[in-house]
Amino acid sequence: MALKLTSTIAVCGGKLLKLSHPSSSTGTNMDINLYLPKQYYNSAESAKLIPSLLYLSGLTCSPQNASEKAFWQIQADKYGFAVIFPDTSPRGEGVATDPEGSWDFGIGAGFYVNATEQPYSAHYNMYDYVHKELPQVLAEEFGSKVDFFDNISITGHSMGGFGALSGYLKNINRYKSCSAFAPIVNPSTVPWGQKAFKGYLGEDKRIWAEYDPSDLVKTVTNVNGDKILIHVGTSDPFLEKHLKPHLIEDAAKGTSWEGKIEVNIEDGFDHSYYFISSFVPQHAEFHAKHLGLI
Ligand SMILES: N[C@@H](CCC(=O)N[C@@H](CS)C(=O)NCC(=O)O)C(=O)O
Repeated sequence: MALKLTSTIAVCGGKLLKLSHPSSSTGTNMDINLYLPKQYYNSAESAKLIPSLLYLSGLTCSPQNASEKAFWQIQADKYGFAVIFPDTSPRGEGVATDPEGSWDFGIGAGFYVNATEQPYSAHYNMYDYVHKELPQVLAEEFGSKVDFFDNISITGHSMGGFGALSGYLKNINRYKSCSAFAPIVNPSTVPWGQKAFKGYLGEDKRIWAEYDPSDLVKTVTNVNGDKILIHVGTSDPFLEKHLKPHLIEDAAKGTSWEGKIEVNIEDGFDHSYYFISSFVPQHAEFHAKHLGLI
């Protein structure tokens, strides 16, 4: 198999698998954590496929951060979905990173786009990786029991919240639901996003708009009346400069997304996994409904 299993860890009623594989999208080895809930181990081969949730992490993260600190596993067992935790960028020898060594660009900060600019275009194809290659690679090994294509939802944090919103809107018939924790909702207008988009995509703002959720809500139609669920904390140090969640609500005005983007501003919460783990149960319930589990 393309996937190498490096460890299996018992968590709650299921198992967290640490996997690695050579990626054709990034040209590097990519690590993945996959949580298989208790239903995976109890269900027969012929039973209904277990749905999945794709969790995209934020700046500086590897697959470990959310696996260890978001407490998705409890919710995954409660409802019966698998959780996929991919890496946030390519890594390893020959992978270019931020020229100034900053943590908001380059390694650990791939922004889930396909880079067009040198030297990043050689490896930074995280859009193709998470939305195309990853489900295929996982399905080759686990597809007889887990659904990675048709009954899948998407969520993420910060840069990964942007990745979730962008990936959902760009593939509007693909994901059953989308939510985000402290997302960068309008990367084209804030420093983290502008740095990443300029570095990975160049100066052409039309290409930026193809990834920017606050542009996509204007061009992608919400046919089913689906909602997007967002939580952000008032004590998030990145709220005013990089996240600005009202921008996507403003952008949605007069579109099919107006009133469909639920932004919950939570008093006192910060940007950390203390915040994320506090709202994971609400997001899990939201996705479980859309995945047909409740
Ligand atoms: N000081 C933070 C700044 C970056 C940051 O807050 N990253 C968020 C995502 S934007 C994160 O999830 N960090 C890892 C963690 O909290 O485990 C760090 O280096 O981790």
